Amino acid sequence: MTTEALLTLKEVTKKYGNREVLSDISITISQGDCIILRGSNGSGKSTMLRIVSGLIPITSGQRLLKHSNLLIGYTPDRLSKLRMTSTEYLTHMGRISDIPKRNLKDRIRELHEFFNLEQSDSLKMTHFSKGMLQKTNLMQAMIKTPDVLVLDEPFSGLDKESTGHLLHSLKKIKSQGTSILAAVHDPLLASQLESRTYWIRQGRLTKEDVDSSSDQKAAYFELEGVLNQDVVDLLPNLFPDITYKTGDSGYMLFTFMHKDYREFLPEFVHKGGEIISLTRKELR
Ligand SMILES: Nc1ncnc2c1ncn2[C@@H]1O[C@H](COP(=O)(O)OP(=O)(O)OP(=O)(O)O)[C@@H](O)[C@H]1O
Repeated sequence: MTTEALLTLKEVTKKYGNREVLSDISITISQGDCIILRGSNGSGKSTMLRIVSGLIPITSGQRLLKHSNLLIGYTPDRLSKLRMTSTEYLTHMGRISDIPKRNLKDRIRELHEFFNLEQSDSLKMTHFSKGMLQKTNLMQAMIKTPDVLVLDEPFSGLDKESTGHLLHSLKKIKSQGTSILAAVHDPLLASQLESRTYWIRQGRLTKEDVDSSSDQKAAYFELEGVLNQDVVDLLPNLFPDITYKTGDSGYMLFTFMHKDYREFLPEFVHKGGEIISLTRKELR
């Protein structure tokens, strides 16, 4: 292991019963890394994140830490809406982590400030929005400043504004030196975190080849148009990196990276799609 490597999985295999979900997984997370994990539903992303976090045992292979005190913060894909305020919840989590009472109060205030979340004495998590809940989810993972922050679909279900806030927070966390490992479905969000991407397919982990041209890496496209729903339903299989939703104008809005446009555009037209507008955008 190099000096800066924080955590390494070496030839890790995970079985649930007789079923092998992960095979021969090797990866190193180093200081300052931001690693995105992708893969279809049920491919094993959550399993790998839980293994990295030390929450479930591996079947074979090795999980090596730089030192035994390495702090790993884990955020599950969602947090339950509990009948308590975020402060009460974090106080509870902090006590479990043995943080002295005085320091804990300061840390909880600091975290609310960091995530720009009002520290209310009365608003219970049952009344939180998805964005507020996700911020609380992150706060619990950061109650002690982690060396590695592990995130399971942190943007899932968030609206555009909350996504922007969270992205900003994650960039800040990263700039402060915490390494990040996250399962992120949306390639556009992933690329904004200036990360490297790994895919899990058939239980195996592969690193995504990235075109080193920064011009291409920084570009993405938004296509407003009309496309038959039967074809839309096929898109995740044909173009797993393309996301779509109904845009403000009522048309479908497809977002795709530069690498997909040469194949996606002819396919879109060929399958009867009608383009209303096409805009090239820059990530930064
Ligand atoms: N505790 C468990 N016991 C048995 N099988 C499990 C367990 N946890 C997960 N699995 C199975 O392992 C496979 C991988 O699940 P995992 O949740 O890791 O996938 P994922 O990539 O995170 O999926 P998704 O994107 O849908 O959340 C799935 O087939 C799942 O049913």
